Amino acid sequence: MSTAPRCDRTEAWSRLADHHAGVGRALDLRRAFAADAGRAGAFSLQAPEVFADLSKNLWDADTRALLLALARECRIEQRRDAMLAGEPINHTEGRAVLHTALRAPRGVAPFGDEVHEVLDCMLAYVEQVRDTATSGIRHVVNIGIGGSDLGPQMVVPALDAYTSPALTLHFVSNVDGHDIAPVLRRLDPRETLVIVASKTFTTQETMANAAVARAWFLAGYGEGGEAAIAKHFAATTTNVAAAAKFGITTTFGFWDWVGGRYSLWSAIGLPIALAVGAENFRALLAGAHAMDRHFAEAPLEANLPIQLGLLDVWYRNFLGFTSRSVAPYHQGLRRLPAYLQQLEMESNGKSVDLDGEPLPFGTSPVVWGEAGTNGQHAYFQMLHQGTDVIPVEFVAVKTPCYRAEGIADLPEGVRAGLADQHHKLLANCLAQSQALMLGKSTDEAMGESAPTASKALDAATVARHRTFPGNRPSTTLVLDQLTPAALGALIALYEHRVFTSGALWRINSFDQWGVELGKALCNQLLPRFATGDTAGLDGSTAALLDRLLG
Ligand SMILES: O=P(O)(O)OC[C@H]1O[C@H](O)[C@H](O)[C@@H](O)[C@@H]1O
Repeated sequence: MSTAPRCDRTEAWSRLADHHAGVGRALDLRRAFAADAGRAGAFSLQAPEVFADLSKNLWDADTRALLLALARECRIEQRRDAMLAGEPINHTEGRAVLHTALRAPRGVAPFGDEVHEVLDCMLAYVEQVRDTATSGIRHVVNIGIGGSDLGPQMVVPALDAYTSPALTLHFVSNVDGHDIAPVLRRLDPRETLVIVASKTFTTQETMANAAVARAWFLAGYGEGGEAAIAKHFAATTTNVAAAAKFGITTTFGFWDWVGGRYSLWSAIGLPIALAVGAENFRALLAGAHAMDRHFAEAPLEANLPIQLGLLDVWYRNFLGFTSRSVAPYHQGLRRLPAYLQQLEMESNGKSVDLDGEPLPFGTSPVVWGEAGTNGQHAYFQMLHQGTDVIPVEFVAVKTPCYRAEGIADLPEGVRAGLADQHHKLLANCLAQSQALMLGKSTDEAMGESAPTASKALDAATVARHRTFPGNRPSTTLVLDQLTPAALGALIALYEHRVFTSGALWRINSFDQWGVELGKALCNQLLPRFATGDTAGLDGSTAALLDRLLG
């Protein structure tokens, strides 16, 4: 276990506290930009595939220097290197954390051969299935939850431009039958491949859905159904024996050193590879690997994941911000916030350090969001005028990319309309970060006409309602195009950023004991749904059980 100090036990932490008490908490972005024409450049970083404008954040050169000193005192580089070398840094489960090995070129990473054997085998299978004229498969249903669902469910729509029109992907995760029933209802078992994705192959939701899918398949397929399971079901799991017991013979394995929320690069990525093909899946891995190299090799001053992680610590522990909103201005990234919720909140939602000592400071922020511009018409009101300051992370993509067969045939007028929409999208993205920062003073509001305001109110009152405090921080990440490589790099950037804040907090970012208690209590409650027995339950649970069964 690492002997690196916890962030709050360092000299840099005390210096950051002093800095915060002085200029650090009083930084005004409008004045900072006015005073320094080079601020945008000085606080921008280029990492592989991802450019980051960090200049609209509430920090200055001193803040950044102190945060870098904090990272060094917490031995961030040694801790990163320990992870990359395969040391068992997930000490509560005695496991290495090696998702980076899944995207390293052959021969480079620990376990490289084994990884590439499975990858080659999986991608050969992918190409067979994608030859739909021969395979007869038109639909793929991925059954999985958490890390066995969120990655593929986020990546497949993001890479829509690269997907095959011949295969339609469906995702089923919830134990609620309202998830799987509407999916299966529309499908023909003879044209369907069901993937049962589960690291453990014991997860209640996934096993229940897999059983329903199997029953649906056998009922719909008719004669020869049992034998056809070999062709129409595949499993992705570390528990190959359990998959075999379920009756699945086509299995792609992975290893206990791949955390569920870090697993889309492993066999769990099978639905992604089926959607976009082997070459694009390899490009996704290569993009992530390029970000891994950046994380491993760039000096801290130029290291984007490390700087984002440091900003997260600054915001959470010094400025007291409890949440961060993610606004991807690309509809294909609409599931990114949900994906990041598991990545960050399951990793860093911890309240004891590596030694099991309670932490005296906050850890994971709430991560939430929605694709722009949709979020603007819902919760952005609160971001602009609410009482809490919530840093926003914008993701913008310079060049749009639509699935070729749909767009090339469209009339010129429609294509021109789409190009115009893209500028509108990007203008909205920039305008929101401007508005958060610039705000609008009451005097400015007084000077403007407000034709829709009630005539019953005096001008000063109306102006106070139309005042924006401004000085609200944001980061803007820019990709040139949402290619498989760019998306791989973006996801890896987030993984390493979460590692960085977790390492400074000296927590184990790679276990998730917090999900266990609810699972255990569910298993205790389940039999009571058959018997109606409420004996020994707390009053609320007993009354609710009665109501649900009555
Ligand atoms: O892949 P599985 O073993 O089915 O696990 C699915 C998910 O369930 C668990 O409860 C964990 O909280 C997640 O980290 C995991 O991704």
